[in-house]
Amino acid sequence: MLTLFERESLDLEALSEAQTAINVKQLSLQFASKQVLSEITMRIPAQRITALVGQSGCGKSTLISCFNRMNDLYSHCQYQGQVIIDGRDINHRRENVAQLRTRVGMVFQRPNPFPMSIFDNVCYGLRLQGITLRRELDDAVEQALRDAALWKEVKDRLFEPANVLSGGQQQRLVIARALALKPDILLLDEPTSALDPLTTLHIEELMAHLKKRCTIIIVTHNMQQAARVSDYTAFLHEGRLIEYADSDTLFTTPRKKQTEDYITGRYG
Ligand SMILES: Nc1ncnc2c1ncn2[C@@H]1O[C@H](COP(=O)(O)OP(=O)(O)OP(=O)(O)O)[C@@H](O)[C@H]1O
Repeated sequence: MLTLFERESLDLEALSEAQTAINVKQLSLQFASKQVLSEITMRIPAQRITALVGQSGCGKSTLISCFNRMNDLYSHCQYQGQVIIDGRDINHRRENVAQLRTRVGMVFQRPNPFPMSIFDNVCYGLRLQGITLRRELDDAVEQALRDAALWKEVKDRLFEPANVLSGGQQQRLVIARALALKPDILLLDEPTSALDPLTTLHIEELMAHLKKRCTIIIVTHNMQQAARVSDYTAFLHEGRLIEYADSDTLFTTPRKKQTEDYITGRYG
């Protein structure tokens, strides 16, 4: 277990471009007249796990949704500032948002398999990309299910409906669906909050393996989980980034009183 979650700390203030997966600059966001994010500036390291923590309603889900422009779905949403991925500001009006979302995958709190077979769920995005060769799809489905640590459990029933799977299996299926597109970045919005402790551990171990290949950003209310699995943690309060540091430091010697109060459960 210890080696699985082993950490190698980078200096967040001095990350090079190559070490940075997402460079957030002065990002602010409003839903209609409600200010939800205010001037967030942070560099999210590549191939690491970064946790976002903070009280309910502080803007965690809204912030990760800025990383694949999911907030565009709301016409009353407006944002300012930059989110730079691969050297480009994804907020630029000419950004190809469909392509962006294949590079930046997202998994939500409640597993949301599509009403179709396990196989069709995993290759859904690939088919949208125009991949139709059966052999290619077979290989990609097997690989994604192996990567999501689900292959052994489902290999003999790939054509059964996805909703026969347990909650934890469905969540790994949804992760497999995202992984089939080989994303560079995976956004996980409270991925284990609906799961039992053993299944949660399964998903946490999976994250530790996946970070060798992609950058992971996880929203969680579970401080033990953030401390256990993430390399870096950002604490938000009322849409502002209060403290951002490597997780060992943030959870043992936070610099701000507000952070300390939150992580020790004095509020929130
Ligand atoms: N589509 C929307 N339209 C209007 N307001 C929204 C929308 N989405 C979120 N909000 C508001 O933005 C604020 C931040 O919400 P967000 O879901 O990002 O918080 P959160 O920190 O993820 O909360 P939780 O931990 O409860 O999931 C809240 O006040 C919420 O009501």
